[in-house]
Amino acid sequence: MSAQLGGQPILILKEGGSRTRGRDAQSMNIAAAKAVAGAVRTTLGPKGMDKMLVDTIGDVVITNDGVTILKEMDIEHPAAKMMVEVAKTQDDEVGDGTTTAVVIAGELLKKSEELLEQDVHPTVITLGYRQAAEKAQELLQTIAVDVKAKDKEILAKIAGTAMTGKNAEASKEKLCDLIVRAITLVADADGTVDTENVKVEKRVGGAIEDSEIVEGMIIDKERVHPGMPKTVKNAKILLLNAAVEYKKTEVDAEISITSPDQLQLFLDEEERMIKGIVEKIKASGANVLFCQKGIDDIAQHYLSKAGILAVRRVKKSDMEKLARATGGALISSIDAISADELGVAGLVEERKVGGEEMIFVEKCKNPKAVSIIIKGGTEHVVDELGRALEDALRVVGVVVEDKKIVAGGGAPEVELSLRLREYAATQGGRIQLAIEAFASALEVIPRTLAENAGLDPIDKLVELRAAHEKGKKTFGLDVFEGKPVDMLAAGVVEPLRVKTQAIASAAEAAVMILRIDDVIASAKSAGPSPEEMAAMGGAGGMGGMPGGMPGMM
Ligand SMILES: Nc1ncnc2c1ncn2[C@@H]1O[C@H](COP(=O)(O)OP(=O)(O)O)[C@@H](O)[C@H]1O
Ligand SMILES: [Mg+2]
Repeated sequence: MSAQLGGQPILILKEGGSRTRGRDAQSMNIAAAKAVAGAVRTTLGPKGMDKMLVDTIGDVVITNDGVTILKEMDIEHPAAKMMVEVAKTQDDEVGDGTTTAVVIAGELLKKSEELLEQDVHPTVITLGYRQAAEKAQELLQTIAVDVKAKDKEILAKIAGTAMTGKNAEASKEKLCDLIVRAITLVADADGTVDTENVKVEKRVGGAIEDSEIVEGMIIDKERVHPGMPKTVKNAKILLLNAAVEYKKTEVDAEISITSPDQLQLFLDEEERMIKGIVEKIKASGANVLFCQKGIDDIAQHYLSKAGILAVRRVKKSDMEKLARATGGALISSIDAISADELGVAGLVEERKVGGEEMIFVEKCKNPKAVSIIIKGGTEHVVDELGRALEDALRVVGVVVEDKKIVAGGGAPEVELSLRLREYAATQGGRIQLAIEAFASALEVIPRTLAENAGLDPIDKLVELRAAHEKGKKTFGLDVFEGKPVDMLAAGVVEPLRVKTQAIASAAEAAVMILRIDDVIASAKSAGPSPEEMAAMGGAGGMGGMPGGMPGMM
């Protein structure tokens, strides 16, 4: 790239760099983003297909989950990476709707291409898209249905919708019940839900039906000493974040021992001290000890003699959950051990699950952290089930927090599309075209649901539109019967937040990509990260064409 000054070219980029401008840059970015949307499109909905992803060392992931697919694909193109970010944001904020968000973003860009061809300036398009996105948020609030946080029936339906098409059909009812029980238990008094407090343990072996909830925690560890009890009823649990071992001197001191008597004295002192610690633990009334640090041999011996079930090197996150499950406090020094900081559980037991010893802390009173063990025939099944379960836990948590839902099956998208067209008509000029484009882009969801179910997308869209024009706001596509039905009545429901977030981030990504009219790539770099691109106000990137990315899956 060079400029001219008095016939003398001035080079401003290092040799080997490249630059693409104007329409070329736009088409390139749009093509890349569309390729990403195309890659996940066929997985949308209950009849969506799965992807088999094979990484460089041959590991296989089989999934239907948008964000997992995009994370596993090694995407290089900077505009394509921005689409991956859309999926990640959706996953972080709501935990579901990742495919929806990416597919909408792709369609917004596809529609913008048509406008660009008609010489509508990108600035007008982005302005129209922003305005439409804002209006869509407003409209969504009016479409939303209020529910009660304790309405278990609705919560189970939310979980069920999130799990359709994810290989969990056979045991869906059972799993939905586990999910709803887990979330209602861990919900805080102020109505917030942190799904981190539901620990999901996966085990290969058995059937999905054998999955269970433990009202308490499962810790993937075993007792430190075989002489300890395997079962403790009415457990009083000490959660200790300090090592149960002889305290080594802080300074680098050398202890010189000159006679066997002195050595014996030294060892006796060590033993006496550890015995003291164990006595202190016993005196507190604790009969179970979870230690975040180590427990040395001598301590193990004395703890076992005292009949205490002890586990060492428990993960910090598990310690925190144990505290929430048992109502105990995390104690950070031996001196601070006291009876009233102990947690309680009806039963603590070491049991074998799928050939591995695990510690079950169960029958907790009002546990604020719980565990779900999911089982399945093979690792792939268990992994995909785990992802479906995580999604479902998140959406149920979101509904407990927000208490607002919408119908599924494309119902809100059709309704929004209709209302946005009406809104566009009230806006004059070319911006109207952009708002209309936004409106029809949203219809990609019902269209894709139809397509993936082997139905005629145009016919189905026409039927859906007709229903909505008659005021049937909650009518979506029943992909099994192939006709519009009231999704609310059919129990296909999603959290409102899935839609507000999907539309907001899809619009944002589309606008960001549309604003780029200059892609300057330096010679070596693989292009800036999407974050850097955002910081730069949208410029930057590398010249790889979308054909080079795995968009043709
Ligand atoms: N039983 C059903 N009938 C029709 N549509 C459904 C049904 N269950 C889920 N859907 C729709 O499928 C879409 C979600 O598909 P999914 O593959 O889970 O993608 P995402 O990653 O966007 O959640 C939503 O539009 C949802 O309403
Ligand atoms: Mg989903």
